[in-house]
Amino acid sequence: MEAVAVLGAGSWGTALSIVLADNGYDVRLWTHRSSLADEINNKRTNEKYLSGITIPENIQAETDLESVVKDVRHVVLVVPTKAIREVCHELNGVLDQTVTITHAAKGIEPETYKRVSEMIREELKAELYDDVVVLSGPSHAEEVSLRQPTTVTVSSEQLEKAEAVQDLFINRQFRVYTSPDVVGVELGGALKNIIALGAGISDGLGYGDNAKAALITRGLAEIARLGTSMGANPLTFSGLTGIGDLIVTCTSSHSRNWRAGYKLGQGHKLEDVLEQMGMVVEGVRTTKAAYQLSNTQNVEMPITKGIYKILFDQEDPRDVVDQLMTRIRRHEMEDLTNILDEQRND
Ligand SMILES: NC(=O)C1=CN([C@@H]2O[C@H](COP(=O)(O)OP(=O)(O)OC[C@H]3O[C@@H](n4cnc5c(N)ncnc54)[C@H](OP(=O)(O)O)[C@@H]3O)[C@@H](O)[C@H]2O)C=CC1
Ligand SMILES: O=C(CO)COP(=O)(O)O
Repeated sequence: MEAVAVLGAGSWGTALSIVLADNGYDVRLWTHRSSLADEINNKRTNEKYLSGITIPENIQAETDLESVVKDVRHVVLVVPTKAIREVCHELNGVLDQTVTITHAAKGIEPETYKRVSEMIREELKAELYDDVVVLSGPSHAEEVSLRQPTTVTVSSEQLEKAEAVQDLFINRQFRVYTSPDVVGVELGGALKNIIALGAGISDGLGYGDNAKAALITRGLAEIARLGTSMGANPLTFSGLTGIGDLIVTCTSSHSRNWRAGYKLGQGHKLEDVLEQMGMVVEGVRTTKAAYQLSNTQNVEMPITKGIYKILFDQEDPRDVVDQLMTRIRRHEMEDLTNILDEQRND
């Protein structure tokens, strides 16, 4: 059977490898840790990142990137956003054929404000890839690896490349849709992590379902405002990669972003929370990026600004909630309709 390379053996890389293995592919799962490769190959487990799951025999973990990507048509990149550029650099040195890159990371880079596909296109030599596809949607690794029903969306510039990746992953438990809106799909996936931190903080403070619903809905409003101002289709934010992912991340204790927020709401320090987590909490860096971006794009993002102040200015979460609740009175949809009107008039 065809080999597929999956780079990154954390929670999501391992879960996506299981989907591919279930679909009959020979999965070469790259990790930079030889101890983890040994555990996966010998014990068929990945206890740190996906506890309690048996890893199928047609997943082979390896530490040698060159042999992992040799002769494959598809490379699936599932390292955290922070590691994307570094892994692309390494790929430049070992790939010698053209591949389709699929990435499943959810973040925006602070300072450059780049989405993950933009970072990949900047770093990888142009002759080494024919397209960059993003895979995103409401999909906790813990549930995917138990083969529980899950839906995601893949998006790329060329529809046929998204469809090829749809073919690769789709099965009875893992339903894959396509979308042409790369910007909207990537921004929805990245920005929901900020709101998930907020939902966790709200729960940690002891607030209830009304506050959670408010965060999800007003969070979506500011995600849609920023996304639309950057060229996304506003309808994308009412799909799987927008509201879908926002719901799953804000309401599930599987979410590392929600869990980190919960601890912050209970009064723990950010550095302690991140150290204890031992897994990536993408929303922290993305909050910084989105806060900076909202200033340069001149888009109001009050919740993101509030989370930024809690994370980086040590502001008390209760004071931030108070500031949000006592902002100047607004019309619910005015900002988004203004952006759409401006775009129509351009
Ligand atoms: N977990 C989930 O349910 C989902 C996650 N995602 C997204 O997928 C991406 C990856 O997340 P996830 O798998 O959960 O993260 P984890 O924290 O579970 O795992 C990250 C993995 O990447 C490895 N890694 C980190 N830096 C490098 C590097 N420079 N070179 C090679 N390997 C590296 C880590 O290795 P080490 O052990 O050495 O740290 C670890 O194996 C994130 O952007 C996340 O938002 C998307 C959907 C669902
Ligand atoms: O993106 C996810 C689910 O769709 C996973 O979210 P966390 O990174 O918060 O665990």
